[in-house]
Amino acid sequence: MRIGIITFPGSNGDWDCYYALREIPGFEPVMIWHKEHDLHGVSALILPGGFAHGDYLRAGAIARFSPIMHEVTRFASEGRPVIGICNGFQILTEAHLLPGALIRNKNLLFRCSLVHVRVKSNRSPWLSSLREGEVLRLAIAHGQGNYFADQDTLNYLLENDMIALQYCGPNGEVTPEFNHNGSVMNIAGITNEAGNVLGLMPHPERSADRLLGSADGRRIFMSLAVALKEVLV
Ligand SMILES: NC(=O)CC[C@H](N)C(=O)O
Repeated sequence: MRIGIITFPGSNGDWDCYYALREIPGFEPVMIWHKEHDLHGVSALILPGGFAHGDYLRAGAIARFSPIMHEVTRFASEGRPVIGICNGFQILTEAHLLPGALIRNKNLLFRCSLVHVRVKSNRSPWLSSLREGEVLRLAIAHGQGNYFADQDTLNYLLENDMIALQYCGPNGEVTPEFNHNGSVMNIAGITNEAGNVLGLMPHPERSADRLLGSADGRRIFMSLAVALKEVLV
């Protein structure tokens, strides 16, 4: 099964995704340049992390106009799985495929560490093998990961079970102490209303091997593998 990884000018997580996906049984990663219009028959799409166009104007603000975004939008509207990791999440919000915005971290520091996140909703195919309430340990590395949504948007997220992941402590405590960037409600990841599009600031591909300090990220890619097989049989 082909999984597409889109490279923008300034992506730096694309090859990390490639190596993580190669370890998932049945997955064949396919690199796609942002100027292409062909998705090469992939079953799912990854918008990886990095600094597309140097984060100029705002992270993701230029990348949302890349030619491939026409195809990403169509693919997402067909209900097919799309994940935006870190800069990919920023691009998906700028493209309005996900609500809200990612602004400068509250303390203005670039945050780079292993953190805990709690699964609040597992509705997405990317999280469907995880239990709600489960705690994962994943890497973060960002300066603009402060998720902001106004009260109406927050209500919309809550009413439709679109909050996927929240920063938490090792025992799943969702408290201000473990909010690494100032995100509303400790939000680390959200889905669209249908659940097929997931955006998250942590990097599953950089936490997909015990040598990296955690293999929990691999479970996100394995969830997708299981979900896609269920669709195919
Ligand atoms: N690793 C990433 O994708 C994060 C970079 C991102 N553009 C930022 O907020 O700093």
